[in-house]
Amino acid sequence: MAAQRTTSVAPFKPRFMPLMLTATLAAGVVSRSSSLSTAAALVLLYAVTVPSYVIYWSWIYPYYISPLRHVPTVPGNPLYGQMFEILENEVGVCQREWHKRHGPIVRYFFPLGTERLSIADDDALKQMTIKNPYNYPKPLGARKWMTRILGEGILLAEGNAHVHQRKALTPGFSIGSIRTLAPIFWRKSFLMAKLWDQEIGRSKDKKTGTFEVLEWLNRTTLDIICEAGFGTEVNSLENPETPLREAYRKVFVFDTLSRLMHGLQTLFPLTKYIPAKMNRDMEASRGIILGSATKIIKEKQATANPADKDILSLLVRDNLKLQAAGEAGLSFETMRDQVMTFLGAGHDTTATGVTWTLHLLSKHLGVQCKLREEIRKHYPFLFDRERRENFDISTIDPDHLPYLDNVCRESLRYIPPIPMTVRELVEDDKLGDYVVPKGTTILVYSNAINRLPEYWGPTADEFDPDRWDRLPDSYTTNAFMTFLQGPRGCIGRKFAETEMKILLCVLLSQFTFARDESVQDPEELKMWRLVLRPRDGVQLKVTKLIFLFLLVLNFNIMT
Ligand code: HEM
Repeated sequence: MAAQRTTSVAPFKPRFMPLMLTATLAAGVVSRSSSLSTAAALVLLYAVTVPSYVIYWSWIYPYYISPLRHVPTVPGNPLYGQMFEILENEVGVCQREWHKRHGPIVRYFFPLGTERLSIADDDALKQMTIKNPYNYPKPLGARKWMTRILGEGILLAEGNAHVHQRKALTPGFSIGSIRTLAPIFWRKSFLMAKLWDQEIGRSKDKKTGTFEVLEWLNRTTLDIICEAGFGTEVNSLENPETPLREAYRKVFVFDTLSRLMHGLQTLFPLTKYIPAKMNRDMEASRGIILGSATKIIKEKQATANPADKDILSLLVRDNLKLQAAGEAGLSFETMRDQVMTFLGAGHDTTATGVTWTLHLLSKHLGVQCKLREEIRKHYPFLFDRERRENFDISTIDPDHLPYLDNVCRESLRYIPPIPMTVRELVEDDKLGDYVVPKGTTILVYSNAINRLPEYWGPTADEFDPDRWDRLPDSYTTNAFMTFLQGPRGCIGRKFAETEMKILLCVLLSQFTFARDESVQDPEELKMWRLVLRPRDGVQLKVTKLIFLFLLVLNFNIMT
C-alpha cells in the first residue's frame, strides 16, 4: 500500500469541556433572543451537543477524518471500542489474534473512538526502538503512575537525561561486571535451596513439599539485587517480614478495587489522592522504598570503597570522577531514584520469569529431565552436597549450557514477564506504510509478538525449547520482544539471564518439580501489573532429588 500522508490542515478535534462551555454560552444567547427559558435552551443545546460529540468521535472522526483511518482496523463498535474484550482477556492475547487476522500494524479503539496502534511489524519496531527511540517516550499518565514506586530513574527518564544516565549505568551491566557479581547469585540460590530443603523436611514424608514458589523467588531476587546492585544485605530470605519485601507485596495486591484504582490512575493521575486503602498502601510502600533507597545511597556515598564490586559502587565512583573533572554528574536524587528503579525493575521481573519457568518444567517433564541431565553432565558436583560446598563457584559459567539457554529463552518468549510497553509519539513518524501523527498512543505487546506464527512458524503457541536450534527463516531479532530492543531495551538483560540460569542450575540439581493438580493451572490466572504474574502464585510439588535417586537405585537393584 502507498504511504499515507497526514493532511496539511489539522483535523478537527473538539474537546468535551470547551464544547459544553460553548453550548452553555449559546444557550444564554438563545434564551435571550427567543421565547425559550434558559433551562429549556440549555436542555435543547446539550441534547444536540452531547450526541453530536459522541457521533463525531465514534463514527465520523475514526473513519473519515483521522490520519490513521487507512491503518487496518479491528472491527467493532467504536463507541466502546475493544475495551471489554481487552479487559476480559490476558494482556496481549487480543492483540495477538488481531495481528494474525489484520497484519503487523493494527488500529483498535478505546471508548469514543480513542485510537490505539499495536505494532508488530519488523521495520516499524526497528524505527521505534533503534532508529528513532526518543521520538517514542512513555506517555505522561503511565510515567506518573510508575514514578510512585520506581522513582524517576533511567526507566522513566527521556531524551538527553536518558542518554546521560544510560551511559553512566552501562559499565555496571557489562558481561565482565555480571561475572564478578555471579558468586552472589550462587550464594543466594544455595541459601534458598537450603531453606526449601528445610521446608520439605517439615513435610509428612520428608521427601516432598508442596508450596508456592513465587514469593520465595521474589525474596531471593530482592536479596540478590540489593547485594549485587547496591552492596546491601537485606536477607529477606531468612526474614520474610522485612519491610522492603512487605512494601512490594502490597504494591502487587490484585483485589478488584486495587486493579480498578491502578487503571484509573494511568488515565487520571489525581485519583492517587482518593483516600482508598490501595492509595494508603501505595503511599506506605513508597515511603519504605524511598527511605531504603535514600539510606542505601547515603551509606554508599559515605563509604565509597574502591574494592566494592556492586553496580552502585561503580556508579558512585564514576560520578565522583565526572565531578572531579568539572562535569555535572548525577545528582543525589537521580542516584536515589536509580536505586528505586533497580529495586523495582530488577527483582520481580526475574522472580516471575523463573517462577513461570519452573511451572513450565513441571508441565513438561521431558524438558525438565533433559535440562537436569545437561546440568549434571557439565556440573556433576552440584548434585553432591559435600562437593558443591567446597567448589570454587566463581569458575562456573552457566552460559556454556546450550539447552539451559534454550529453556530460559523459550520460557521468556512463551510468557514474557513484561507483556507490553506503551509509547506516545512526540513528532510525526513513518511506521511501515503509514505516517503516524504526533500524540498517537502506540503499544508494543511482547505477549503478542513473541507468539506470532509470521515470525515463529506454526508452532508459535507451543512451549518448545528446541525451536532455538532450528529457528525458521521468518525469525528476526524483533520477534523476541521480552527485553524490548535498542537503547530503551532492558539494561539488566544479562544480569537477569545469568541470575535465572544460576537459580535453575541450583534448583534442578537438588529438586524435581511437579504440578500440584489440586490447584487451577496458574497459566489460566495470569494477572498484569507491570509484570505478568500468576494471580495466586505457582504452587508446586517439590521433591528432594536424593530420594528419587534412592528410589531408582532400589528399583535397579531389585530388578
Ligand atoms: C526476566 C527479567 C527481566 C525482564 C523480562 C525485563 C524486561 C524489561 C523491559 C521489557 C524493559 C523495557 C521497559 C519499557 O521501556 O517499557 C526493561 C527496562 C529496564 N530494565 Fe529490565 N527486565 C528484566 C530484568 C531486569 C533486571 C534484573 C534489571 C536490573 C538489575 C532490570 C533493569 C531495567 C532497567 C533499569 C530498565 C530501563 C532501561 C532504560 O529505559 O534505559 N531489568 N526491562
